[in-house]
Amino acid sequence: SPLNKIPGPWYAKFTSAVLVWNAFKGHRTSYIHEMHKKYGPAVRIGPAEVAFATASAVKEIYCSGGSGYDKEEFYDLFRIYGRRTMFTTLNKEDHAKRKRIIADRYANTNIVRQPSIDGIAERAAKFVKLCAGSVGGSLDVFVHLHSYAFDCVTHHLFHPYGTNSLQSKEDAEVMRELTFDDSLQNRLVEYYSPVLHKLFGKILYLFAKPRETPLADHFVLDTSAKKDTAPFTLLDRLHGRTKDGLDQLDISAECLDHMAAGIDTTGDGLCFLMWELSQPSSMKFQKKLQEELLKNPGANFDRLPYLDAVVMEGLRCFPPIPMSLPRYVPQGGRTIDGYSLPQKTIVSCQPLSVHKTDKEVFPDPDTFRPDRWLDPNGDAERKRLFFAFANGGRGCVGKHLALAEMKLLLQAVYSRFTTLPDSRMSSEEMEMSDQLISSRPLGQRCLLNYPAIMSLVNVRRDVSDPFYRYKMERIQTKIEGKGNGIKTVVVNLSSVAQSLARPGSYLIKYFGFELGAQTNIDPADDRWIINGAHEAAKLQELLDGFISRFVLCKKCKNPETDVQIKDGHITLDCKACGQRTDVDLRHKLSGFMLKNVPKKTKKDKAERKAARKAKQNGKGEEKNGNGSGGDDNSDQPTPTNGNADIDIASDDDALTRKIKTEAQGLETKEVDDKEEEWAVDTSAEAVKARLQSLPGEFKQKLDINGDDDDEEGGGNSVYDTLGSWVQEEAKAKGGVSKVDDVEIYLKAKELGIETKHKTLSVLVQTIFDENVITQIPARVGMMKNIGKSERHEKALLGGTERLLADLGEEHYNKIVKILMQYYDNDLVSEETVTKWGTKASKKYVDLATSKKIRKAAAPFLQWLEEAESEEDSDEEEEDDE
Ligand code: HEM
Repeated sequence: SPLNKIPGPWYAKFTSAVLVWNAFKGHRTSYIHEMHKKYGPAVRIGPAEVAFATASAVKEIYCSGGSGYDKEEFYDLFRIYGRRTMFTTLNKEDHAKRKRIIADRYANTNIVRQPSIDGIAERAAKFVKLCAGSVGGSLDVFVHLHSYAFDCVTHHLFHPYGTNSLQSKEDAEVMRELTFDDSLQNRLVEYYSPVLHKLFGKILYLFAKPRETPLADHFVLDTSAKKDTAPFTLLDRLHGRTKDGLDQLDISAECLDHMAAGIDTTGDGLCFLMWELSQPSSMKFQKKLQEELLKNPGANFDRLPYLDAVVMEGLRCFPPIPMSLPRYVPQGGRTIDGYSLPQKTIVSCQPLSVHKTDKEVFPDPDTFRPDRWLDPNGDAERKRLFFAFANGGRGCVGKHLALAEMKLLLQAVYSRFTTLPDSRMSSEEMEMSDQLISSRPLGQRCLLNYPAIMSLVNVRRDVSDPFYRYKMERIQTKIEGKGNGIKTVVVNLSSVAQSLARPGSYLIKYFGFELGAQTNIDPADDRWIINGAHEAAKLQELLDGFISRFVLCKKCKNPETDVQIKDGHITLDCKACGQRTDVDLRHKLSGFMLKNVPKKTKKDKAERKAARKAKQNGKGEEKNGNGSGGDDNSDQPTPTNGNADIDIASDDDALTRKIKTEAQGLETKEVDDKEEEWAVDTSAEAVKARLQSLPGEFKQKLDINGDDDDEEGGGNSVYDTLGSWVQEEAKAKGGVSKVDDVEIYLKAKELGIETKHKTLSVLVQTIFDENVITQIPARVGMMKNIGKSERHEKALLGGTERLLADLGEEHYNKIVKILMQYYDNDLVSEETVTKWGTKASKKYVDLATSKKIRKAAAPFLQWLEEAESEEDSDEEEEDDE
């Protein structure tokens, strides 16, 4: 036989017995892989069967002529209701006919379309809920990831009739029936000896169960008869193509096949990957993934390079279909990797071996190392050897769906949790156990712990803005002890307290009072304890109450407040708006706080800023007859006394009003506020005209800046691209305010300029228009995310000059309010803005315009200067005391 030239164990020339024996034991894949290790990338595994593990063999067997060689009868085992589906068709022609009907439902464009992708995201959110509920204990992700995959695939096949097995026991039963199926041996007998199977099927039943899935059959037969599923579903397409000769049974069979194909593959793939990520040796990768996710909250799952690398490496190391995909050498025979093979030889490649044999492409192949996918060198070779979804015309049609499911789930989980293996798990349980085509963990369970929930949450959880700047760690707890001695350790209380700028003792006491439980208040070892068992989710809820009572400013709801305790009163001193508001003394914690006043430390810069604002505010309020304000109802808008001046400026805070009043006293005739003009010209033509004039403007100005911007890299064209993109989006969406922050940020990221100072300069000119003053607050979070340095501040101010120059001289007076907002929101520091104010420059606009804008800014700059010197003298007095 020409096969004699192919390396392999001696017995393979005569018998397949060893191969079959290993298949029965669920070790076929690892057996063949061992053979590859021993004999190389081409190995004879039976008298007429050869396995390969090279890219060239993959290309020949699976891609030649489009869809490669014909499938072998092994696939008969997957026939459903006596029908052949796309997967089980053996020859090219039948396959192509079916694929033409189906393929477009699995195209990426269909998967990422809203109703389809939303369904997946919804299910990922449900999975996360289960993780959150299991904090302090463990979650069997083997089961729940299969439920997730089941619910996702049925959503894609049948929406709105998809399953909800993550929450419904009844649906979960259907998943279990398929996932815990144990029919491997029975089906192997059917494959290797159909006659024996026919004759002794009943006796065999006693030793090896056949595949019986009545619940799944019932569900699919019922559901696939529905004619009103969503347009993106597979079922909708199949019903629309009955003219191609599909009857109801064909439709049901195709649906059941895809359902089965979509559960174990994605479920097991995710399960092996999460297990690996949870190992101590992989913690660094998990951390890196978390960092990427936390840095890019809400990012499109397809634009996260590290997430992509993690998924690729997961599928490389643990391909859910790891075993050989058998094909027949076509008529006339073929030559593969230099070996000539007669027709009808069974040839195959198995993903596991294709991924782990070539050490040049995948050095250290058995090691999980996602970073290898980030190296541009060898990228093409790695992709050529990536075989998890097979290749060619008969490769996985569900690939985009599977990747979307995997990425969305990992994104949802690892932006919230750290996962660790549960101590009850042994590594043997996670060994690969072959099923008929896929492979699952031997123990059929995978317990993971979620003790360290790393993700940050918004301090105000009612704010969903991903760029909200005030974040804290989610509360983590650990239950210890038993019976009467059971207690809850709040693992990260110090960190949370620090984020809220409150002593840890306040938080733990608050929990104690709310739960009626004993606590410790000054643990030397940072072990903050509450007696009894309390779930982290419950404490998180209680924490919301603490934040609202003892942290948030009652007026502006900003959490940057200081606690002032004096004469039996507790006030919150807001650094953001300057308001002082009283804390409710009736809460027990107030009593505790009065008795435990922390020692006073010297004011930091932020405090000084707040104090300055508070002082100015106080004066302003007095003048307006508003009193001190700040009782519990003061989160309502502060009522005005009807003064016409104030009414006009009703969108101002007290400080701005004060500056404006003072500004009127200065020589600022030409910068008179004309309130009505602050909301001028929103007409479509005006906006359009302005927008259209901008790209050239960027170019011209950015060219001037060539000198100090060289190191920014990327060239000016990328900034133009960003500017033009914002304009186009604004045009398409009917206004620049409709262009979402996250989208803008992602676009900048895509262009590689999301942290560059020039980006700020371009954005100011595109995301703002005549309504800049009202537009700033909504964009603060995103602008801050881009970066904070003197260069960023200067670019922001420069961009603003250009914006005003572009708007026209009548808009220059807006600079006072603009600067006030930048300053209030820490977008510019007093040093930078003062420096900016003292020297006109022709860097961004011509010198005359630059001077005029600075002149218009004079009231703000003067206020800053005066307030600074007042503040200094106050500090001195305080220190003297
Ligand atoms: C990580 C998840 C997945 C992996 C690794 C995977 C892998 C594969 C592989 C290796 C094949 C080729 C099998 C062979 O030639 O014998 C295949 C085929 C197929 N897969 Fe997937 N799959 C995954 C998810 C899915 C999903 C979610 C669906 C559908 C909902 C799906 C539907 C199919 C179908 C219908 C075929 C047959 C394609 C054909 O013959 O043209 N797969 N898959």
